[in-house]
Amino acid sequence: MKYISTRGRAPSLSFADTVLTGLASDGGLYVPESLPKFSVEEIRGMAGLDYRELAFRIIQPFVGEDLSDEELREIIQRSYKNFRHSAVAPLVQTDTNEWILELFHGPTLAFKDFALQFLGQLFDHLLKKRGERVVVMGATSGDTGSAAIEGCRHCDNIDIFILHPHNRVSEVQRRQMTTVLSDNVFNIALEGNFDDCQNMVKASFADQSFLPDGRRLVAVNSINWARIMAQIVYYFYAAVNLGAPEKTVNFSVPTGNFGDIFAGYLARQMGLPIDQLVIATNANDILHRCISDNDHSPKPLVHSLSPSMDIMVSSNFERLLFDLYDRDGEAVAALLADRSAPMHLKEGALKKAREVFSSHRQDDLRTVEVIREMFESSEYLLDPHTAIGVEAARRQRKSSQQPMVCLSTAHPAKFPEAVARALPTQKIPLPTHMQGLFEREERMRVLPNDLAKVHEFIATALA
Ligand SMILES: Cc1ncc(COP(=O)(O)O)c(C=O)c1O
Ligand SMILES: N[C@@H](CCOP(=O)(O)O)C(=O)O
Repeated sequence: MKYISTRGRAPSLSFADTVLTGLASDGGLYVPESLPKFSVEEIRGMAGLDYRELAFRIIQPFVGEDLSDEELREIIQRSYKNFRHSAVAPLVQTDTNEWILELFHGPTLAFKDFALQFLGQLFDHLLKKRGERVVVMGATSGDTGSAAIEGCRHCDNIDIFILHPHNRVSEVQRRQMTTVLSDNVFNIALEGNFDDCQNMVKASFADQSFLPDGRRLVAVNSINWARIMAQIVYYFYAAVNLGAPEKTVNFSVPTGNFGDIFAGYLARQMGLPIDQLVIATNANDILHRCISDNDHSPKPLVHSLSPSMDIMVSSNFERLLFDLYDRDGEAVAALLADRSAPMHLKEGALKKAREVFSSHRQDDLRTVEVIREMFESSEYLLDPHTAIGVEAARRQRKSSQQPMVCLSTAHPAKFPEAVARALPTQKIPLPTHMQGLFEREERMRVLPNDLAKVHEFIATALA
């Protein structure tokens, strides 16, 4: 399997080289040259499979010859062994044909663990084989950071630097990152927002001269193809457990960097019967405006009760654009030449997007109400991101006959501030492995929003 850039000018790469690269050299993102497709019969054969076996079937065709089947199975086994639920991704019914897919049973309580536990194991395997030590650099609005640190901290061949927006993540999220005191883990609290962190990471990939000789950057954000690939699995898992391929299943996805919902789009392209994918956004609504009004113009980022989705420049939208523009890299490059400028999709592209995507924007006030209403009606406690997805599903669903799956992207214990606004007396204890989080020592460096200062910090830490 070969991987090509969404901007059409970078060399194509093997799976392993794609995983150990960040952005393509032309600034684009890597995607598979062609997607594996599963027949109705093959999808029928997925019913009842254990999550890990299903993961093997979905991921194997993307890997090509870079891993033997045995190596891949082992990586998958290790990736999901620390999940606290035997189903790995359990489904909970909350209404007629409405389901929550709980993606927060991994070590850091967010859906990011699905891909980042896998990526950590994959890095470890590939780097040991090559005898190479790399520098991982990532940006986080709160969840990717801790999941990446958890996935990479035991890797001998990695130093990891995570940038988060200073004072813009929840206290639990910050502590999950900053209380990991391993020698190869470095947390930077940037005086800026998530987009500043992400821009800095992308700029660093473009010019890596600040690194010591022989070291290179590797990405843990969803610009890394393997992140998206691992997330395709749970769409298949949920759908076959709800009757696919005989039944069509729909999904509502709280969206920021467009990685998670893009994995759902790919599952559909690979043969899964999905009719509707609902993009659920908070007040940072560029994706909602794009789908509903063809208005993809950046606005200043606002701080919301769902901080992990406080994102305006949505990286993976580029991968969708590549498809919507018939895989024409030059057209994508022209469209994204200036990401601070308003963008309007050509009519055919917008029409194609609307065939599958619908969208909803939700403000904090309603998010708090949804958390309260759901708890009062079903005694089910939603985190603020999932609450946006649930409301989006209810407002946008086209068919009440087809199952609608709302992806629950984080555990409510990560966002006690938001939950307290909805349910002031409700206690949400942290799972046992996180007890004592508030008493642990923290280590992080606060840095100005200045690329040179960040590079200086990284170079000194590596020296
Ligand atoms: C809890 C939570 N929900 C939803 C999202 C949005 O996911 P994506 O960026 O893949 O669209 C994120 C982070 O990105 C998140 O951390
Ligand atoms: N919400 C994310 C933002 C980074 O997104 P990614 O999927 O590209 O890593 C976070 O929690 O950090």
